[in-house]
Amino acid sequence: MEPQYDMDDFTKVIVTENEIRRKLDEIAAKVRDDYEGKELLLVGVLKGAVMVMADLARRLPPRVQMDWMAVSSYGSGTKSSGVVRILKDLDADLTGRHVLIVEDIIDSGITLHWLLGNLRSRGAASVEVAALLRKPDAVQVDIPVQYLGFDIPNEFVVGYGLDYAEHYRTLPFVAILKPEVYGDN
Ligand SMILES: O=P(O)(O)OC[C@H]1O[C@H](OP(=O)(O)OP(=O)(O)O)[C@H](O)[C@@H]1O
Ligand code: HPA
Ligand SMILES: [Mg+2]
Repeated sequence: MEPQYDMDDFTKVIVTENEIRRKLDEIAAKVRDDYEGKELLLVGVLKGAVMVMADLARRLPPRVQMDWMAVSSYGSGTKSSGVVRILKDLDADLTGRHVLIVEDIIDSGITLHWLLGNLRSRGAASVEVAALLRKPDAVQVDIPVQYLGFDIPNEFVVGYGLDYAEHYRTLPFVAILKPEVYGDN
């Protein structure tokens, strides 16, 4: 199939499709080990985590369960508003469950900090975090990340679930968008 994107839209590819695939193999092996004999509930954070959730979950035994939460702090811009809102809550009751939050990116850390507090108050047996990307130079709140993919530079990135104004989520890689594509939002 022909690529459906134009490489001219990006200044740089930060993480390639192959690097993502290999990293998810590694992370999944650790998760399988760590949760052997336990029932695991993956909690994906909509919408950015859809790709990493789908690809990580398929590397785990089929008894793993998936649930979804939608929270938003970015709206359509490139900066966190600092205010986290629940747009869709979980269906599952977390009491006694082993929960692994699956995220695409830790930027300021505000979303995950809030989410960890929220989910930990629901009586889960354990709550851990798997995140594909982290921006160490942007983090305002430190997040305990059990499974981390890549530390990346403090630039606005798109692809593999990450959007700019809902676009570019479908790219198979993570890239820096050219500033002229989004202006100075
Ligand atoms: O560490 P932070 O600064 O809080 O940023 C990380 C969060 O921001 C993005 O979500 P967004 O609110 O853009 O919603 P989306 O997943 O639907 O794009 C991303 O998917 C993370 O959930
Ligand atoms: O760099 C980013 N790109 C897209 N969405 C995001 N949400 C937090 N950080 C980012
Ligand atoms: Mg977003």
